[in-house]
Amino acid sequence: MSVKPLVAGNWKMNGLKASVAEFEAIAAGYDAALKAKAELAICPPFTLVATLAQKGLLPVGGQDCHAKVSGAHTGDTSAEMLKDAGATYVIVGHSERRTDHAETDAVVKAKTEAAWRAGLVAIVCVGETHAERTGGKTLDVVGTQVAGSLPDGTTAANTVIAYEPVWAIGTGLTPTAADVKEVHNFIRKELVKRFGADANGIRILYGGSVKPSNAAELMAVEDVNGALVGGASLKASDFLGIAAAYK
Ligand SMILES: O=C(CO)COP(=O)(O)O
Repeated sequence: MSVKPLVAGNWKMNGLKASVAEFEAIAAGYDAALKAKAELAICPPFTLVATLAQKGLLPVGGQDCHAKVSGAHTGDTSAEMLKDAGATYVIVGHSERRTDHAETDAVVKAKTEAAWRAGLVAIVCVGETHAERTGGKTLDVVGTQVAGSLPDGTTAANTVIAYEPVWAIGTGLTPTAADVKEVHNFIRKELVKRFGADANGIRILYGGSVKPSNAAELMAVEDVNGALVGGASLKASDFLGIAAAYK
């Protein structure tokens, strides 16, 4: 099954009005040759979602959403609000939210359902900590997260998985290609077991210290269908340098 890869930028809590120019520079580099091979998307902070989406240049996503449609939840943003602002995607279950906001798999699952309800594609993040990796628990942890975070009805059209080892995020460290392959193959098997052969079409992104210098090697790994990029998505030249792995 041929799967069009997705290279998504997660700007995290970075980006002011001045960053619109960076987004436009990314879009300018998203030429026909690249478009034919891969999809690019940017997930800016909430404050920029509508501004970037209105440009109509690239798909835009949120970085989190509340599970409910609306209500008394000060500071939160619903999937419906993101959709209304023009978003296509929403990241859910990023490790920075699982850790900083104590988000459990059940919460991530409810947010994934909220994304679908609003007509958004959920980018569901999973990944082990350093202690879990050195303790030999990586596949157990990732398997539990995949099982608990994905609702019944997960398809290639409504969901993207992002494997992001927590210890590789923002550290400059990456797993070996063999380690990435082991986890991505494992996730693929779990998806097919639960959702059937169509799950071969679900994109499984790798995230964690992806840079122009390591993108080609990581993107060539079996069952790696793109990247979720943090720091290197803030500069158009770096982000396009990563996407060039698909040119
Ligand atoms: O967390 C990430 C993307 O969601 C990865 O961040 P870095 O690319 O900065 O390591």
